[in-house]
Amino acid sequence: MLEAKLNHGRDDEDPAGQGESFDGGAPPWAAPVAETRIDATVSLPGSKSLMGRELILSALADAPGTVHAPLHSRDSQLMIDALQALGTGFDRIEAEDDAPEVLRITPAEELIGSTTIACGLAGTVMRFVPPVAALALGPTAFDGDPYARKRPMRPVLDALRALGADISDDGRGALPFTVHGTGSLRGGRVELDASLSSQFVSALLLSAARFEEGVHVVHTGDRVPSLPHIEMTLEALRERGVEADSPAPGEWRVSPGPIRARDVVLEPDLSNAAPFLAAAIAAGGSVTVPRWPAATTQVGDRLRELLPAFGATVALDGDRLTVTGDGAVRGVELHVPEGGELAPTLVGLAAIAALPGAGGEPGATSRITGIGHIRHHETDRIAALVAEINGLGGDAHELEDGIEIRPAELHGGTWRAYADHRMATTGALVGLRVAGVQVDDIGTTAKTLPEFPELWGRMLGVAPADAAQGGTGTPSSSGASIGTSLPGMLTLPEPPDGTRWA
Ligand SMILES: O=C(O)C1=C[C@@H](OP(=O)(O)O)[C@@H](O)[C@H](O)C1
Ligand SMILES: C=C(OP(=O)(O)O)C(=O)O
Repeated sequence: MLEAKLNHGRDDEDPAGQGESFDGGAPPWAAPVAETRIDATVSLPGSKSLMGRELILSALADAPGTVHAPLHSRDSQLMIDALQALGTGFDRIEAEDDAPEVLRITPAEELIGSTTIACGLAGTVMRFVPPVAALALGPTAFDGDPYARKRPMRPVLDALRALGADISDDGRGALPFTVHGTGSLRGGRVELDASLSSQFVSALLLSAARFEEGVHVVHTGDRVPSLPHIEMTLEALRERGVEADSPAPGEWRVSPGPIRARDVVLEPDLSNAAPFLAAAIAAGGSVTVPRWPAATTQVGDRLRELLPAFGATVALDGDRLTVTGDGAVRGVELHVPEGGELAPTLVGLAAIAALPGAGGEPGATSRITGIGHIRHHETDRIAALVAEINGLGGDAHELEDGIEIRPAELHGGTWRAYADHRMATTGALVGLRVAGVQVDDIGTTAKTLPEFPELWGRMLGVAPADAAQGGTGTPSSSGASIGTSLPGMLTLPEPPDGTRWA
């Protein structure tokens, strides 16, 4: 039932030795309440999705390349470890003066398997790396966190087999499995159903320039979620001189050919900007995110159209995006199949809009739909969001492809993160307006943003030491400027258990 569907993140079994709980037994994190308006600038580290793509493409490129201001997070480290295990070289070039850190990636002369890859809970690692392993010589065994074994893989595995790969698994269409690489892959036309995840498509496209015949992917299902992420993949390929396009809706093609080496400056993670920008709406006040790209394939850019629905004002001034709220939070009707990654934040805002008085009496009803696929993310996010909102006294309901939140007062209590970074940040968001919210595992934000507790605390004017432990609920100042002046160069906290930074 509900409990069985969710990721409790603390299974005794730990096949990949990664561990899922990041709190190391730490006490729950007391989410700070916003008692004054927020006025903060928050500098965010690099995009998880862009980092993953650039690492894969750099590993498959025709010469060494670099990533400037690389992301330091669990998912990016798992990707580096995976590609390193297959023979890719990684060197960190120490930053001089104010220059951002640089990661140099040297492609292997020949990719070699005969290794084991730990995917953690990273969808991008478990989906994007198997095609690379098919190009390596020798067997590569994949496994991940206990809950990772429940995330769907079958469409990728079956498609790779149809393209010529030899893969052994236990028949469940999930981790663990072994890719028996031969050093090359035929490629060609393949049908797959990507209705559970766009990552199935991106996985094939990313390596396809190195397949003998490239790839032509034809989607057979009725919908594809997270389309901007597929566009991100095509664009990343084109930036490296690869012919990549979508000849018809639900079809994507990559021609065989060299993948050019590049020097890439990583954009900040706009999906991770979501809870911070939403905080300005929840608490009232303004939050500015610098280095907002003028043009991007990141779905987080859609926040500029989505957040005004809650009553916010959004202004892009040069490369600074500012969201301003007046403390009133309106209910919404949003259909966001492209933005599953943003959905937990949107649902958190909707839970605040439902509070009597938040946008007016008696609180507003909201429906957020088109997000059925987020049941297959780090946990069943629909079930988890409903369970945690209702656990605080809310009136949230699962829809087949979304969530409805009806008016209800919320009280304090434990907000479970289910080893899901976006569940943890949504708990923090709700806690801005609901006293006594305790997030059980804030450390799980290390998946993509280990600095989250520190940045959140500083946004609220809570001293960093308090922020790491949870706030006191008493913001001490406004006008905070958060992050260093160097994008992606924040001081990292101690790595959580089972994680190491390169
Ligand atoms: O390609 C990517 O980098 C991603 C694609 C999306 O996956 P789904 O299509 O499974 O939603 C997104 O939610 C995930 O966080 C990252
Ligand atoms: C769905 C997500 O992650 P993953 O890449 O593990 O699928 C996410 O970051 O919201």
